[in-house]
Parts: sequence; structure tokens; C-alpha cells
Amino acid sequence: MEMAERVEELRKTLNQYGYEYYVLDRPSVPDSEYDRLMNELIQIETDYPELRTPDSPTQRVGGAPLDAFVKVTHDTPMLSLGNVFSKEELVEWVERIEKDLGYTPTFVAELKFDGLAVSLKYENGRLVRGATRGDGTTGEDITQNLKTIRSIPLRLKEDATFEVRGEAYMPKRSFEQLNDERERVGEPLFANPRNAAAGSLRQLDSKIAASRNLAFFAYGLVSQDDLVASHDESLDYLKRLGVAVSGDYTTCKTADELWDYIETYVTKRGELPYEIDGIVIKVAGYEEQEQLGFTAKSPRWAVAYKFPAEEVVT
Ligand SMILES: NC(=O)c1cc2c(N)ncc(C(N)=O)c2s1
Repeated sequence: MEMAERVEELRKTLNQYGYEYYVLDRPSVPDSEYDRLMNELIQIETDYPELRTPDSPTQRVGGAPLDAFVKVTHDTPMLSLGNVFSKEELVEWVERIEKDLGYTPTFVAELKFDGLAVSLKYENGRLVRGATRGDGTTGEDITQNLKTIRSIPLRLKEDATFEVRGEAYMPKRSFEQLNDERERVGEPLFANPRNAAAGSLRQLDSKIAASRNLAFFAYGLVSQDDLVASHDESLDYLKRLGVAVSGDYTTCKTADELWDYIETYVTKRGELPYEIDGIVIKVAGYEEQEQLGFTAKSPRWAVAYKFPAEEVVT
């Protein structure tokens, strides 16, 4: 077989196995099979460097450490969310939406992941840039570090061009293991998984980020084309293309349904393998989102219900 064909075949297979293992958490082959194919690809790319491309699964852990992060400007600002802290405030928010629209829209309720907001730009199906939110307009290019996150695909299942917004986070187990290790060697501990994730993605040496077992969930699609008509459809679209999307979201028609979902997670959050600090509620339809628009710093069509600070069990 032609080397270039074999390389393409290995990449497709390794991307699919990586997706099953890191995104679906349902590997279809033993690790030894994955490693065997990865070693074959590494060997071919070593013998034929001209066949190596940035989106190859061998390129996850980048080259030399950077001297500094390059600043990037977000084409579409990464806004913060307004907050509500009670059922009353949530009902007020829903009533304002009903008044503005003249009817009750469909809402999507999702988990609010407690990590670091990031932007991923894909061009023709390839990850070309990863950046922090920064101040919402200007962030930092951390592509090398985000490429080390196994649940972030370097190549989509279709050659689409769009931007994904999501949260890079450290699962609770990774956080505990990291702090156990730091305690063992006398290094300062991280206060929580969010700080640990942020600290890991601020590393100029991507080998350190790669060692921190970070993960990612997408929660927003920014695209020039009218790929989909609503937020819940955008989540299904991203899932289909191999992007990690949490399955824990639901559509709701009333404030009561939204509150039921919130109450479920007030108790259930302790069992999740990652930290959440609230529930994000969005108007599902893009037309309604367009109609509702934005305040100076937040969308009018979305709000975060923040969980009460957990009593520290002394
Ligand atoms: N700042 C924002 O717009 C968001 C921030 C977050 C977050 N930290 N986690 C989840 C979502 C979500 N499910 O939409 C959002 S949206």
C-alpha cells in the first residue's frame, strides 16, 4: 500500500478509537491495539517527515515550550452570563422573556461546568486555533495546550468550518491525583479543579498540560452559515462531528420544568465526575435569541442559575 494512503487510514482509525475512548468513554479496542497503530504512524511519520501534518494524532503533545502566549482577538466576543440565585429570580427572568417575545419560547437547560472557557476554531474540519476567553474580546492563543486534551478532536468527522465555545476542565479524580502527587513532593496544592485547569492551560510547556488529564465539553457553536436553527440542534450537530458535548441537557417549556431540572442537580452534582457551579438556561431558538439580543456584557436570552456556595463540612 502507498505510504500516504496507509497514513490516512491510520489517522482515521486512531481518530475513531480516540473518539470512542475519550469522548464516548466506550473503547471498542484494547489499549494495546491503539498503541500498536499509533506506534506504526509515529514510525512512518519519522521515516517520511513530509507526511506529518499538524492534525495528525501524533501531534497532540506539541514541540518546544513557548516563550509567551500570543494574544488573539475573538471575532465574536465571549460574553459572561447574567446570574440568578433563586427560583423567584428565575421566574422573573422567564417572565421578562415572555413579555419581550409575546409568548413562552422553548428553553434549553444545561450544566454549568466549573473550568476555563475556551474557543476552538476549526477550518475544513481541522483544529486551527484554541484560545482562552481572556476579557471576552482579547484572549491568549493556547492551541498547543488545548491540543493535548484527548476529548478535543484535531480532525472533525466532516470538513466543516466554525468556532466552538466550551469549557476545559479537570475531572475530580484527576484533581485529587494531582494534589496527592503535589503533596507527596511538597508542592503547593491547587484549591479546586477550576484553578488546577486554569493553571495547567497557562503552562508554556505543553508537556505539562498534557500530563494534567484535562477534558472538554462544548456548549456553543459560532458559525457564519445557517448550519442549524436552534441551540439544541447545534449540540446534536457538534456531537455528530465528534465534538464532546455533555448529554446532561434538556429542553423545557416552563419555569417550573427549569426549576425541576435545577433541583435535580442540586443533589446530583456531588455524583458527577466533574465540578459544576450552576445550571445555564438559554432560549433555544436562534431567531428568538436574535430578537432578544444582548446587554452591554451579557446575552438577554441566557442566564446562569448559581448553586448556593456549598457549606464547607468542617
Ligand atoms: N459564559 C458563558 O456564556 C457560558 C459559560 C458556561 C459554562 N461555564 N458551562 C456551561 C455553559 C453552557 N452549558 O452553556 C456555559 S455558557
